[in-house]
Amino acid sequence: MWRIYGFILNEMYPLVYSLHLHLEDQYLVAFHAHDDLNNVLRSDFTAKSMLTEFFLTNQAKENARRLLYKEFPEAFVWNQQHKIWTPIKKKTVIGSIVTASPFEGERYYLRILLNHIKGPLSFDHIKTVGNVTAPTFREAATLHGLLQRDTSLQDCMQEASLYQIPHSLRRLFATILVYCNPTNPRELWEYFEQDMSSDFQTSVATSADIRTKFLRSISSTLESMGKDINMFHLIDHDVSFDQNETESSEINDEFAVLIPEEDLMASMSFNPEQQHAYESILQKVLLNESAAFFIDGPGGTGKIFLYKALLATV
Ligand SMILES: Nc1ncnc2c1ncn2[C@@H]1O[C@H](COP(=O)(O)OP(=O)(O)OP(=O)(O)O)[C@@H](O)[C@H]1O
Repeated sequence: MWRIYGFILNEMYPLVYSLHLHLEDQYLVAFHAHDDLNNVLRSDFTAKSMLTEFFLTNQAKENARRLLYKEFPEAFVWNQQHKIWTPIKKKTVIGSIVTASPFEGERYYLRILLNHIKGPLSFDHIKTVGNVTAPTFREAATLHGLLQRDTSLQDCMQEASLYQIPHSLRRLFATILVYCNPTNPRELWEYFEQDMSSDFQTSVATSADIRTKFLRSISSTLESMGKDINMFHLIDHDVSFDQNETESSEINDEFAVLIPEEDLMASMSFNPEQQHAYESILQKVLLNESAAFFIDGPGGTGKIFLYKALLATV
Protein backbone atom coordinates (compact mmCIF):
# COMPACT_ATOMS: atom_id res chain seq x y z
CA MET A 1 0.00 0.00 0.00
CA TRP A 2 2.72 2.42 0.98
CA ARG A 3 4.51 1.76 -2.29
CA ILE A 4 1.31 1.99 -4.37
CA TYR A 5 0.50 5.37 -2.89
CA GLY A 6 4.11 6.48 -3.22
CA PHE A 7 4.47 7.28 0.47
CA ILE A 8 7.96 7.78 1.82
CA LEU A 9 9.12 4.41 3.13
CA ASN A 10 11.85 5.68 5.37
CA GLU A 11 13.08 9.03 6.50
CA MET A 12 15.66 10.20 8.94
CA TYR A 13 15.53 13.66 10.42
CA PRO A 14 17.79 15.36 11.07
CA LEU A 15 20.13 13.86 8.53
CA VAL A 16 23.23 12.28 10.03
CA TYR A 17 26.47 12.75 8.11
CA SER A 18 29.11 10.13 8.68
CA LEU A 19 32.44 11.90 8.24
CA HIS A 20 35.58 10.17 6.96
CA LEU A 21 38.44 9.74 9.39
CA HIS A 22 41.88 8.59 8.26
CA LEU A 23 45.53 9.34 8.75
CA GLU A 24 47.47 11.13 6.04
CA ASP A 25 47.55 9.04 2.80
CA GLN A 26 45.56 6.26 4.46
CA TYR A 27 42.21 6.93 2.82
CA LEU A 28 39.94 4.21 1.51
CA VAL A 29 40.14 3.66 -2.22
CA ALA A 30 37.26 2.29 -4.29
CA PHE A 31 37.98 1.04 -7.80
CA HIS A 32 36.52 -1.21 -10.49
CA ALA A 33 37.98 -4.68 -11.06
CA HIS A 34 39.13 -3.67 -14.57
CA ASP A 35 40.85 -0.41 -13.44
CA ASP A 36 44.61 -0.10 -13.73
CA LEU A 37 45.75 0.15 -10.11
CA ASN A 38 48.75 2.34 -11.01
CA ASN A 39 46.40 4.89 -12.53
CA VAL A 40 44.06 4.63 -9.54
CA LEU A 41 46.91 5.31 -7.13
CA ARG A 42 48.35 8.16 -9.20
CA SER A 43 45.01 9.92 -9.51
CA ASP A 44 44.62 13.08 -7.44
CA PHE A 45 40.88 12.46 -7.40
CA THR A 46 41.34 9.14 -5.59
CA ALA A 47 43.27 10.89 -2.84
CA LYS A 48 40.37 13.21 -2.03
CA SER A 49 38.23 12.44 1.01
CA MET A 50 35.79 14.43 3.12
CA LEU A 51 38.68 15.08 5.49
CA THR A 52 41.29 16.20 2.96
CA GLU A 53 38.69 18.45 1.32
CA PHE A 54 37.69 19.83 4.72
CA PHE A 55 41.30 20.96 5.13
CA LEU A 56 41.33 22.35 1.58
CA THR A 57 38.09 24.28 2.09
CA ASN A 58 39.51 25.75 5.29
CA GLN A 59 42.60 26.88 3.35
CA ALA A 60 40.45 28.54 0.70
CA LYS A 61 37.62 30.02 2.76
CA GLU A 62 38.26 31.96 5.91
CA ASN A 63 34.64 31.77 7.04
CA ALA A 64 34.81 27.94 6.99
CA ARG A 65 37.45 28.02 9.72
CA ARG A 66 34.99 28.85 12.49
CA LEU A 67 33.62 25.32 12.31
CA LEU A 68 34.66 22.01 13.77
CA TYR A 69 34.81 19.11 11.33
CA LYS A 70 31.61 17.65 12.79
CA GLU A 71 29.87 21.03 12.36
CA PHE A 72 30.93 21.32 8.73
CA PRO A 73 27.84 19.62 7.21
CA GLU A 74 25.68 22.36 8.78
CA ALA A 75 27.18 24.89 6.36
CA PHE A 76 28.57 22.76 3.53
CA VAL A 77 27.20 19.81 1.60
CA TRP A 78 29.45 17.00 0.42
CA ASN A 79 29.30 16.38 -3.32
CA GLN A 80 30.38 12.77 -3.70
CA GLN A 81 30.56 12.93 -7.49
CA HIS A 82 33.06 15.79 -7.56
CA LYS A 83 34.40 15.24 -4.05
CA ILE A 84 34.02 18.82 -2.92
CA TRP A 85 32.30 20.61 -0.05
CA THR A 86 29.83 23.17 -1.43
CA PRO A 87 28.43 26.00 0.74
CA ILE A 88 24.74 25.76 1.61
CA LYS A 89 22.30 27.77 3.70
CA LYS A 90 22.49 26.73 7.34
CA LYS A 91 20.96 23.25 7.67
CA THR A 92 19.88 21.10 10.58
CA VAL A 93 22.10 18.06 10.19
CA ILE A 94 24.21 16.08 12.58
CA GLY A 95 27.82 15.51 11.64
CA SER A 96 29.46 12.51 13.21
CA ILE A 97 33.07 11.51 12.68
CA VAL A 98 33.28 7.73 12.29
CA THR A 99 34.40 6.13 15.53
CA ALA A 100 37.95 5.12 16.38
CA SER A 101 39.02 2.99 19.30
CA PRO A 102 41.95 4.03 21.54
CA PHE A 103 43.47 0.75 20.39
CA GLU A 104 43.99 2.32 16.96
CA GLY A 105 46.45 4.85 18.37
CA GLU A 106 47.05 7.86 16.13
CA ARG A 107 43.71 7.66 14.33
CA TYR A 108 41.97 7.91 17.72
CA TYR A 109 44.00 10.99 18.73
CA LEU A 110 43.39 12.64 15.36
CA ARG A 111 39.66 12.23 16.04
CA ILE A 112 40.03 13.92 19.44
CA LEU A 113 41.85 16.84 17.82
CA LEU A 114 39.24 17.15 15.07
CA ASN A 115 36.52 17.22 17.70
CA HIS A 116 38.16 20.18 19.47
CA ILE A 117 40.15 22.25 16.97
CA LYS A 118 38.30 24.56 14.62
CA GLY A 119 39.48 25.31 11.09
CA PRO A 120 42.58 23.11 10.73
CA LEU A 121 44.34 23.58 7.39
CA SER A 122 46.17 20.27 7.09
CA PHE A 123 47.30 17.16 8.96
CA ASP A 124 50.44 19.04 10.03
CA HIS A 125 48.55 22.18 10.97
CA ILE A 126 46.29 20.30 13.38
CA LYS A 127 49.45 18.98 15.06
CA THR A 128 50.81 22.50 15.52
CA VAL A 129 50.39 24.17 18.88
CA GLY A 130 51.84 27.70 18.98
CA ASN A 131 55.11 27.39 17.10
CA VAL A 132 55.57 23.73 17.83
CA THR A 133 54.52 20.99 15.43
CA ALA A 134 54.17 17.87 17.53
CA PRO A 135 55.52 14.64 15.99
CA THR A 136 52.31 12.73 16.71
CA PHE A 137 48.61 13.47 17.08
CA ARG A 138 48.79 12.07 20.59
CA GLU A 139 51.45 14.58 21.60
CA ALA A 140 49.51 17.36 19.92
CA ALA A 141 46.41 16.40 21.92
CA THR A 142 48.54 16.46 25.08
CA LEU A 143 49.95 19.90 24.19
CA HIS A 144 46.40 21.15 23.68
CA GLY A 145 45.59 19.88 27.17
CA LEU A 146 43.00 17.46 25.82
CA LEU A 147 44.45 14.42 27.56
CA GLN A 148 45.28 15.91 30.94
CA ARG A 149 42.13 14.69 32.52
CA ASP A 150 40.13 11.67 31.53
CA THR A 151 37.44 13.72 29.80
CA SER A 152 38.28 12.40 26.34
CA LEU A 153 38.23 8.84 27.68
CA GLN A 154 34.92 9.48 29.38
CA ASP A 155 33.57 10.85 26.11
CA CYS A 156 34.82 7.74 24.34
CA MET A 157 33.10 5.43 26.85
CA GLN A 158 29.97 7.57 26.87
CA GLU A 159 29.63 7.42 23.12
CA ALA A 160 30.30 3.67 23.05
CA SER A 161 27.76 3.03 25.81
CA LEU A 162 25.03 4.35 23.51
CA TYR A 163 25.31 1.43 21.14
CA GLN A 164 27.79 -1.19 22.35
CA ILE A 165 26.83 -4.32 24.25
CA PRO A 166 28.32 -4.67 27.78
CA HIS A 167 30.87 -7.24 26.63
CA SER A 168 32.29 -4.83 24.03
CA LEU A 169 32.23 -1.99 26.55
CA ARG A 170 34.32 -4.07 28.95
CA ARG A 171 36.84 -4.74 26.17
CA LEU A 172 36.96 -1.04 25.39
CA PHE A 173 37.45 -0.22 29.07
CA ALA A 174 40.33 -2.74 29.30
CA THR A 175 41.87 -1.23 26.15
CA ILE A 176 41.64 2.23 27.70
CA LEU A 177 43.28 0.98 30.89
CA VAL A 178 46.16 -0.58 28.99
CA TYR A 179 46.78 1.94 26.22
CA CYS A 180 45.54 5.33 27.39
CA ASN A 181 46.91 5.68 30.94
CA PRO A 182 43.77 7.17 32.51
CA THR A 183 44.65 9.32 35.50
CA ASN A 184 41.83 7.89 37.55
CA PRO A 185 40.79 4.40 36.35
CA ARG A 186 38.58 3.87 39.37
CA GLU A 187 36.51 6.97 38.66
CA LEU A 188 36.07 5.88 35.05
CA TRP A 189 35.03 2.41 36.15
CA GLU A 190 32.56 3.67 38.74
CA TYR A 191 31.02 6.00 36.20
CA PHE A 192 30.37 3.21 33.67
CA GLU A 193 30.04 0.19 35.97
CA GLN A 194 26.30 -0.02 35.42
CA ASP A 195 26.57 0.01 31.61
CA MET A 196 29.48 -2.41 31.55
CA SER A 197 27.83 -5.02 33.75
CA SER A 198 24.19 -4.84 32.71
CA ASP A 199 24.39 -8.33 31.14
CA PHE A 200 25.27 -9.77 34.57
CA GLN A 201 22.21 -8.24 36.19
CA THR A 202 19.49 -10.80 36.79
CA SER A 203 16.62 -10.81 39.26
CA VAL A 204 18.58 -13.10 41.61
CA ALA A 205 22.10 -11.64 41.26
CA THR A 206 23.28 -9.56 44.22
CA SER A 207 25.38 -6.47 43.60
CA ALA A 208 28.39 -8.36 45.01
CA ASP A 209 27.85 -11.19 42.47
CA ILE A 210 27.57 -8.72 39.63
CA ARG A 211 30.74 -6.94 40.69
CA THR A 212 32.66 -10.21 41.00
CA LYS A 213 31.57 -11.30 37.55
CA PHE A 214 32.52 -7.92 36.16
CA LEU A 215 35.96 -7.97 37.80
CA ARG A 216 36.57 -11.51 36.64
CA SER A 217 35.66 -10.59 33.08
CA ILE A 218 37.88 -7.47 33.07
CA SER A 219 40.68 -9.42 34.73
CA SER A 220 40.72 -12.09 32.02
CA THR A 221 40.62 -9.46 29.23
CA LEU A 222 43.49 -7.57 30.85
CA GLU A 223 45.38 -10.82 31.26
CA SER A 224 45.06 -11.47 27.53
CA MET A 225 46.71 -8.05 27.05
CA GLY A 226 49.51 -9.01 29.44
CA LYS A 227 48.32 -6.89 32.39
CA ASP A 228 47.20 -7.62 35.92
CA ILE A 229 43.93 -6.08 37.08
CA ASN A 230 45.49 -5.09 40.40
CA MET A 231 47.79 -2.59 38.65
CA PHE A 232 44.77 -0.35 38.15
CA HIS A 233 43.42 -0.27 41.73
CA LEU A 234 39.79 -0.45 40.70
CA ILE A 235 38.82 -1.46 44.22
CA ASP A 236 40.46 -1.04 47.64
CA HIS A 237 41.95 -4.50 47.88
CA ASP A 238 43.71 -6.78 45.42
CA VAL A 239 41.63 -9.38 43.64
CA SER A 240 42.67 -12.77 42.38
CA PHE A 241 40.79 -15.29 40.31
CA ASP A 242 41.58 -18.92 40.04
CA GLN A 243 41.82 -19.83 36.35
CA ASN A 244 39.92 -23.08 36.95
CA GLU A 245 37.24 -21.19 38.82
CA THR A 246 36.84 -18.78 35.89
CA GLU A 247 36.63 -21.62 33.41
CA SER A 248 34.22 -23.65 35.52
CA SER A 249 31.93 -20.66 36.00
CA GLU A 250 31.77 -20.23 32.21
CA ILE A 251 30.98 -23.94 31.82
CA ASN A 252 28.35 -23.73 34.56
CA ASP A 253 26.75 -20.75 32.81
CA GLU A 254 26.57 -22.77 29.60
CA PHE A 255 25.06 -25.76 31.40
CA ALA A 256 22.49 -23.51 33.06
CA VAL A 257 20.97 -22.59 29.68
CA LEU A 258 17.63 -24.36 29.28
CA ILE A 259 17.27 -26.00 25.88
CA PRO A 260 13.68 -26.27 24.66
CA GLU A 261 12.55 -29.78 23.76
CA GLU A 262 11.46 -28.58 20.29
CA ASP A 263 15.02 -27.45 19.49
CA LEU A 264 16.33 -30.88 20.43
CA MET A 265 13.78 -32.49 18.12
CA ALA A 266 14.19 -29.94 15.30
CA SER A 267 16.76 -31.93 13.36
CA MET A 268 14.15 -34.67 12.83
CA SER A 269 12.10 -32.44 10.53
CA PHE A 270 14.87 -30.78 8.50
CA ASN A 271 14.47 -30.25 4.79
CA PRO A 272 17.39 -31.45 2.61
CA GLU A 273 19.20 -28.08 2.63
CA GLN A 274 18.94 -27.75 6.40
CA GLN A 275 20.11 -31.35 6.77
CA HIS A 276 23.12 -30.70 4.54
CA ALA A 277 24.13 -27.56 6.45
CA TYR A 278 23.56 -29.26 9.81
CA GLU A 279 25.74 -32.25 8.92
CA SER A 280 28.54 -30.15 7.38
CA ILE A 281 28.74 -27.87 10.42
CA LEU A 282 28.45 -30.63 13.00
CA GLN A 283 31.13 -32.64 11.26
CA LYS A 284 33.61 -29.80 11.81
CA VAL A 285 32.52 -29.37 15.43
CA LEU A 286 32.87 -33.07 16.20
CA LEU A 287 36.30 -33.26 14.55
CA ASN A 288 37.27 -30.11 16.50
CA GLU A 289 38.39 -28.45 13.27
CA SER A 290 37.99 -24.76 12.63
CA ALA A 291 35.79 -23.63 9.75
CA ALA A 292 33.59 -20.73 8.72
CA PHE A 293 30.12 -21.17 7.29
CA PHE A 294 27.75 -18.72 5.66
CA ILE A 295 24.06 -19.60 5.71
CA ASP A 296 21.82 -17.56 3.46
CA GLY A 297 18.30 -17.86 2.12
CA PRO A 298 15.09 -15.84 1.77
CA GLY A 299 13.22 -14.83 4.92
CA GLY A 300 11.25 -17.59 6.61
CA THR A 301 13.14 -20.48 5.01
CA GLY A 302 14.39 -21.87 8.32
CA LYS A 303 17.83 -20.37 9.05
CA ILE A 304 17.08 -19.67 12.71
CA PHE A 305 15.39 -23.07 12.96
CA LEU A 306 18.72 -24.57 11.87
CA TYR A 307 20.80 -22.43 14.30
CA LYS A 308 18.61 -23.44 17.22
CA ALA A 309 18.93 -27.11 16.32
CA LEU A 310 22.72 -26.76 16.06
CA LEU A 311 22.95 -24.99 19.42
CA ALA A 312 20.75 -27.60 21.05
CA THR A 313 22.87 -30.44 19.69
CA VAL A 314 26.21 -28.82 20.53
N1 LIG B 1 12.31 -27.98 8.81
C1 LIG B 1 11.32 -27.33 9.42
N2 LIG B 1 10.31 -27.98 10.00
C2 LIG B 1 9.31 -27.34 10.60
N3 LIG B 1 9.24 -25.99 10.73
C3 LIG B 1 10.22 -25.27 10.18
C4 LIG B 1 11.32 -25.89 9.51
N4 LIG B 1 12.16 -24.91 9.09
C5 LIG B 1 11.60 -23.74 9.48
N5 LIG B 1 10.45 -23.95 10.13
C6 LIG B 1 9.55 -22.92 10.69
O1 LIG B 1 9.41 -21.91 9.69
C7 LIG B 1 9.32 -20.64 10.30
C8 LIG B 1 10.41 -19.72 9.72
O2 LIG B 1 11.70 -20.22 10.05
P1 LIG B 1 12.88 -19.32 10.57
O3 LIG B 1 12.41 -18.28 11.51
O4 LIG B 1 13.97 -20.23 11.04
O5 LIG B 1 13.30 -18.66 9.17
P2 LIG B 1 14.49 -17.65 8.84
O6 LIG B 1 15.06 -18.11 7.54
O7 LIG B 1 15.44 -17.58 9.98
O8 LIG B 1 13.69 -16.32 8.64
P3 LIG B 1 14.22 -14.79 8.70
O9 LIG B 1 15.32 -14.67 7.65
O10 LIG B 1 12.99 -14.01 8.33
O11 LIG B 1 14.69 -14.56 10.11
C9 LIG B 1 9.50 -20.86 11.80
O12 LIG B 1 8.21 -20.89 12.39
C10 LIG B 1 10.15 -22.22 11.90
O13 LIG B 1 9.78 -22.89 13.11
